[in-house]
Amino acid sequence: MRAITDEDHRAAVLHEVSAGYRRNPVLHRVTAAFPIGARTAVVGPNGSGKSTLLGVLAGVLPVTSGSVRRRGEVALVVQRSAVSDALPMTVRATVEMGRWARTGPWRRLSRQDRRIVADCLERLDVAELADRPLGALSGGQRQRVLVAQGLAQQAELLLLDEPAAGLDVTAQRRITEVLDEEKSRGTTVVHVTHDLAEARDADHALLLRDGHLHAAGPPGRVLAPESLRELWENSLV
Ligand SMILES: Nc1ncnc2c1ncn2[C@@H]1O[C@H](COP(=O)(O)OP(=O)(O)OP(=O)(O)O)[C@@H](O)[C@H]1O
Repeated sequence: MRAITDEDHRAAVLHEVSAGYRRNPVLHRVTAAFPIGARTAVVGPNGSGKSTLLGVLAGVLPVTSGSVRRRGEVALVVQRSAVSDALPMTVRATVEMGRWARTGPWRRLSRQDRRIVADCLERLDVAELADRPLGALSGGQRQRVLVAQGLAQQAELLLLDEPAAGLDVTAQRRITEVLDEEKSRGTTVVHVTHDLAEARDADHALLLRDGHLHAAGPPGRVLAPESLRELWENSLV
């Protein structure tokens, strides 16, 4: 029998990671672990490096030093502002793209792929919009389509950059429910959020400040009022 080690409880680990953009170092020696089958909220002021951390975790942004270890497939749901309005695709086609990693080079969808896509459209309450062009949707509707595309990938590690930003209260609640449903299926969920109530409801929290990891652990402790007051004293939220 294989010994159970601490590593078995982690879906991903960043070790002393520094990363950024040309002439713009953002993350500084960040060490963090992401518990498997749990929801981790990444919180911090604007510009503190949350999206950069997600990019590193997804493997789309290289590190300048340190290491990233991940197990399994990863799906990244970017902010809707990162997606062009001009994409000539329907909502259904956008979510179908989420299956491409599984369908092979010809991208022919099986009946099961179609069922998964239909299920993801339903879960995000965008099934009725399926034949509309993505560019013709409201910002909040488009945001939900991007989350549906992320779910359709059925990855072990689901990363989302402010998935509930700009959504109405009902849609926000739905996103949180969907993330917890994914978690109960064993998916490791990591999401960036500015909503402290949503973050406090997570299993684990990371607090970033100026590209450094300010705190990590149970949300009740990491997001305690005194910790936040100290962090936001000199920052704009
Ligand atoms: N593509 C890029 N090229 C150069 N600099 C970038 C790029 N993307 C982000 N930055 C810079 O990196 C820093 C961290 O940005 P990042 O988007 O990771 O922060 P964030 O915590 O997600 O912010 P927000 O809460 O505003 O979304 C910022 O100073 C930003 O200007």
